[in-house]
Amino acid sequence: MRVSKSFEKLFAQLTETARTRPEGSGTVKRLDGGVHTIGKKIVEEAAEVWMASEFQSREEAAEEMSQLIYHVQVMMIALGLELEDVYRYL
Ligand SMILES: N=c1c2ncn([C@@H]3O[C@H](COP(=O)(O)OP(=O)(O)OP(=O)(O)O)[C@@H](O)[C@H]3O)c2ncn1[C@@H]1O[C@H](COP(=O)(O)O)[C@@H](O)[C@H]1O
Repeated sequence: MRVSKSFEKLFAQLTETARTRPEGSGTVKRLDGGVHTIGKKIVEEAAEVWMASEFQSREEAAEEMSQLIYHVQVMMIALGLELEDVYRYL
């Protein structure tokens, strides 16, 4: 079971993963796929958030939202963005 984590903790973990490139990491694979591929995944997950929110359970919507957050963070790392670069617009 996954340990529960915050947006900041996940970002720190993914940043470290990108730096150390551990064997078998899905994140490393996604980063190597590049911005175009990561972008398509973001669009796919965003659609799944919409569908789950409108037609499925709140639980399933929450899970899709977590996946969208993950793929947005992968894109942030691919672009070299820090948390502050995004937070300044919130
Ligand atoms: N939070 C996530 C996370 N959310 C979503 N995903 C990925 O996004 C996929 C969900 O998308 P789909 O439902 O479309 O699944 P899929 O059809 O298998 O997707 P594709 O592989 O075909 O793109 C999952 O299978 C994961 O590959 C995540 N992958 C990793 N993490 C966390 O990121 C950290 C580092 O992970 P690794 O790089 O794999 O070690 C760990 O803490 C993980 O818990």
